[in-house]
Amino acid sequence: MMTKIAMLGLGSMNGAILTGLLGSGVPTEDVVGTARSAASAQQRSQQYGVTVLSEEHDDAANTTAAAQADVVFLGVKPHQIVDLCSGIKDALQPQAVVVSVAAAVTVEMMESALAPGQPVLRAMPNTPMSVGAGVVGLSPGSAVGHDQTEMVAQLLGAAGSVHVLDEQQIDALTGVAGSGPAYAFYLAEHMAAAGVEMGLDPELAADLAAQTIYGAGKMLIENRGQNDAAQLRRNVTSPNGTTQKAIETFDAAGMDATIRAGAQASAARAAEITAQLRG
Ligand SMILES: NC(=O)c1ccc[n+]([C@@H]2O[C@H](COP(=O)([O-])OP(=O)(O)OC[C@H]3O[C@@H](n4cnc5c(N)ncnc54)[C@H](OP(=O)(O)O)[C@@H]3O)[C@@H](O)[C@H]2O)c1
Ligand code: PRO
Repeated sequence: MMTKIAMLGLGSMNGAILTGLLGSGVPTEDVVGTARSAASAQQRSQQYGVTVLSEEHDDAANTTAAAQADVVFLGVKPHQIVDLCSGIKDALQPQAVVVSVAAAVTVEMMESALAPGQPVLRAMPNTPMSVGAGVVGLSPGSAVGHDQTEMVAQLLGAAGSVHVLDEQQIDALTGVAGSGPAYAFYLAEHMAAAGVEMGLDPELAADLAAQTIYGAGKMLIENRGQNDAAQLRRNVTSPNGTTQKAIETFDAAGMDATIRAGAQASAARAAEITAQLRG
């Protein structure tokens, strides 16, 4: 039996997951999405080739999509998740697994808004799911079965590496991996800008930055268990050569501590939003 999937809120993150799922062979007929505006629903439907219902068009869009599904991904903003859970509560099949991808929204917040016993997973994915190279943390709720967690892990595993972990660790995973692609894109932006400042054509500079970060990422993956990031960096750094000058410049500016502080600030912001949502 094919798994029927609902994606409530088909924006950047659920869209990235959907791209990964479709790329791994999930049939378009098995997915129904929702969006708030009719225009967005139409655009997303054309983009992905799946049915997308809009709330603007039909108040029952989310309940209609949720009622048919074995797995329901919630991809709206954190402050909307609990209301969305309350709205779909009575429409869900009792064994449907509700998977929220929202930062900061706890399992307990979702379980309180859903029927007792509804299986829940709190996920923290990242957008490279769209190219089959994502990361996703999964924290099981109190009523989700091991087989159900495995089923969702397998579904998502086709688009990235899945890590089942205690909910206490999910903000840390957010700081490293959920927000992490933005750090790499930020690096790419400024590597390319430096190239342009040194006289390179902007398109060439962007290509050089993208391919360099892609290649470095591929090396990190292919060297796992043999050479770690620090060793791979040393391998590029000839004594008294060009790279040494660049790394010394980064160190002098405190970039190592800045990167750690940035990732920690992301995690701290998730905890802060959780506290705000608790009121
Ligand atoms: N972006 C990331 O890298 C990332 C990574 C990990 C987790 N997340 C989490 O993913 C969630 C969504 O973030 P995003 O970046 O994907 O935001 P987004 O691009 O703004 O997507 C939100 C989507 O929700 C839709 N929506 C709003 N209200 C709705 C409703 N009542 N019913 C159905 N759909 C509704 C919006 O529709 P319209 O298009 O019509 O407005 C939009 O398609 C957040 O909770 C965030 O914490 C994001
Ligand atoms: N994007 C979401 C945010 O910035 C959650 C992790 C990545 O809040």
